[in-house]
Amino acid sequence: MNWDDTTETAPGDPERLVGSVADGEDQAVEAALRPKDLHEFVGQAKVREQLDLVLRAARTRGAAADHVLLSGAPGLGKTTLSMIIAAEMSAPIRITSGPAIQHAGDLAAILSSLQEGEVLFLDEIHRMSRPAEEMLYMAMEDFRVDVIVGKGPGATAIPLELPPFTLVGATTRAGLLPPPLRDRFGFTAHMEFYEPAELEQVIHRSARLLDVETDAEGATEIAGRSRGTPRIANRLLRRVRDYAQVKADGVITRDIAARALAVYEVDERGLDRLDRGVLTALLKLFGGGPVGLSTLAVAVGEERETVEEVAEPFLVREGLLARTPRGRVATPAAWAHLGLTPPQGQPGAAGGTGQQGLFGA
Ligand SMILES: Nc1ncnc2c1ncn2[C@@H]1O[C@H](COP(=O)(O)OP(=O)(O)OP(=O)(O)O)[C@@H](O)[C@H]1O
Repeated sequence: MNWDDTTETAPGDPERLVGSVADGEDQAVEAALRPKDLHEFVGQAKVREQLDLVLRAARTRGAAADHVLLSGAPGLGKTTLSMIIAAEMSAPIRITSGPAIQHAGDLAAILSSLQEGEVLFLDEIHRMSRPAEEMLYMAMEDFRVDVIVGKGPGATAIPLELPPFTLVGATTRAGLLPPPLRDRFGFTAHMEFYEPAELEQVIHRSARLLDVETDAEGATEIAGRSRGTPRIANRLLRRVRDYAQVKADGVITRDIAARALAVYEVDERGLDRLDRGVLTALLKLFGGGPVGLSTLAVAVGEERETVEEVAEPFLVREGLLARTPRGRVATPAAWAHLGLTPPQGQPGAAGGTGQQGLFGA
């Protein structure tokens, strides 16, 4: 299976400290760290402004808010935002996910038990089954579903009226949604990766809630290694807190954060052991490439899929590695990041232009 460069995670990701999918520990603590309203929600200024308007207008009309589609990588706050939508509308929320709805009947059961104005959060909406998806079209547009009773020629459709509700769909891959489904959302928001300054705010807020003292530089250090993702920022904060409590006086400073994350092999740019292994092999064994994915994977001692799906998306996003028709190629930034000198003829080498054309230099 192919994974999009920036918006999907792969199997194995949750086991990494810098993986963006929630692990068991995340799930246990995330509830306590979730912002409860739009003011507390850090960053995503445009999304917040637009959503604020959508919700205020709905409140003024005394109606359920329009259906909302949230797209973006895991850990950027889609679930959090859906809970905020429900809170701002003073409505209950029901949470489910595309893979949990395999049959149209599963969806009918959920829809028919919704209360008026309730928010239905459907995570991974792109993974819903086809029949359920088709049932959802009518439910979203007309607040009605046809429940099919019986089989074959004797089957009959019984129309079922639904109370007005707000569907909040979340997807890491908006491009995979069929247009008829996409078009039924009144408001679509794309969640971007967070700027380091925004992640610092997330870290300060979480540190307050976890009752751990963090100075400004300590938060900056953690933010820079968090790969633009609040979930990772919160996870790194917890590991740094452990270190600060065991090895120091409990206060998180720049030095403590750097030492703690060195223990966990997360470098100053957020690369972990796997990412650095791939880059190191590419630079040291293959002179920066181009090299085929399979060869690179064998050199690193990992499965091809692990390199392609787990390590490469972030390296590409960071501008450290390029996927070209001739194979994987390191960028000048990769040489600089690992403190290595590119051989003559490589991009970034002193005096040589080499393959700079690959990077549009
Ligand atoms: N803008 C934000 N401000 C503060 N904290 C945030 C923000 N966005 C996310 N978080 C925190 O990051 C964690 C992960 O957020 P959330 O579960 O909402 O992500 P998600 O996009 O739904 O991930 P997934 O796609 O894996 O379900 C939560 O603990 C939440 O508190």
